[in-house]
Amino acid sequence: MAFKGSPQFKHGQSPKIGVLVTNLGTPDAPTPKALRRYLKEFLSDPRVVEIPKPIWWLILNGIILNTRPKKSAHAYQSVWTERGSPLMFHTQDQAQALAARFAAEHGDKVEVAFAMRYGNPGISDGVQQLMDKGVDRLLVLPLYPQYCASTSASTLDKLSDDLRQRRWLPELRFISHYHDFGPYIEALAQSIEQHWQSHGRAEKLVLSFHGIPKRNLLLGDPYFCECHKTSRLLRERLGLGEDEVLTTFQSRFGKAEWLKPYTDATLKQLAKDGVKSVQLACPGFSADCLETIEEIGVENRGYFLEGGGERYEYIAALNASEPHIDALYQLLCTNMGDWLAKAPEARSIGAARAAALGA
Ligand SMILES: C=CC1=C(C)c2cc3[nH]c(cc4nc(cc5[nH]c(cc1n2)c(C)c5CCC(=O)O)C(CCC(=O)O)=C4C)c(C)c3C=C
Ligand SMILES: [Fe+2]
Ligand SMILES: [Fe+2]
Repeated sequence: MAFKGSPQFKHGQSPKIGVLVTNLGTPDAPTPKALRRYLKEFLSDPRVVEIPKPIWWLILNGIILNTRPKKSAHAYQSVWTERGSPLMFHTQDQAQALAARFAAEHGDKVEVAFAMRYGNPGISDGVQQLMDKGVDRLLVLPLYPQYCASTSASTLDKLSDDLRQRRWLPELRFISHYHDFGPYIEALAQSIEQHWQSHGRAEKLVLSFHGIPKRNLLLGDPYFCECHKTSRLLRERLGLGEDEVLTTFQSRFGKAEWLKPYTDATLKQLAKDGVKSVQLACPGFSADCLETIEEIGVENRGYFLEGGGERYEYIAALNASEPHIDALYQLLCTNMGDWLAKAPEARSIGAARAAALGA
């Protein structure tokens, strides 16, 4: 097999750091055809659906890919914008803002690119873009604050698929999670406080995270615990009592039991219990997307208001807000560590020898 080379490499070039910011990915268009392609890639990933391959192949190709693309296309149409899918343009904006921050503080030492685990631009496109700019140190930041095998590990799988085809590998660092990183908690807290300043408080703050099958937790995935730690740190920072904050799980897929309590069932129950006002935030989503805008912003609002609730507010994801970019910048710098430090001055052998001889 022929490995991909780095023909643009020039001897003597100074070390360059590449930052690859990634997210899940989104369909190219809100159409059944584009959804079919996207869902096929996404749901064929063994990190996402852990059912024996032949059985899952039959269910996926026989049922899901014949029904879900049409239904999901309809949902995506309701959130699609002039700039395309929200997940895409928020990720673009985040990468652009980070690039501007690194350029301002470190000149041309750091290059930033973004990529998606599924769909376009793919992880390989992002890596290639950085390698073409002479990057020899690569720091990968999947924008999932809480580690989960089906998201974080899957990103590393895809990155490895690319790297195993290359001749000259960059030095590599990978940020597996940042669920308890101070500046991230601070950015979340500030976005909630900002919301309170203009809308006042509600009886309950519901922190809704994307769910995963309960079986994954029992098999040792730390995701559930990391979601709860984020919630606790955020609640403490906001000075709220345990009874004022609920941690729930949304976006159930399939028939198996997922992490509980479910967001939709919780909101129905709160309304039934006479709670009149709730505020929702989704700390596990670094960018607004179908799952926040439609599922939390529209679908769950309906459950709460139809059940007798009166005030329902969704607090937007951190997206490319200044505190979020600052948090991500600090996270990246912390993980670059010695890469960012100034390398010792290179001296010619002659000068070094003269110095050693005391000349
Ligand atoms: C934030 C972390 C996420 C985890 C954990 C996660 C697990 C997970 N997801 C599915 C199935 C689907 N997820 C879908 C959309 C979607 N999921 C995440 C994030 C996580 N998923 C995001 C950001 C999005 C939105 C993407 C966008 O384009 O806006 C979808 C597609 C939409 C639909 O058809 O409903 C599916 C399917 C599983 C099975 C899973 C864990 C095992
Ligand atoms: Fe998902
Ligand atoms: Fe959903």
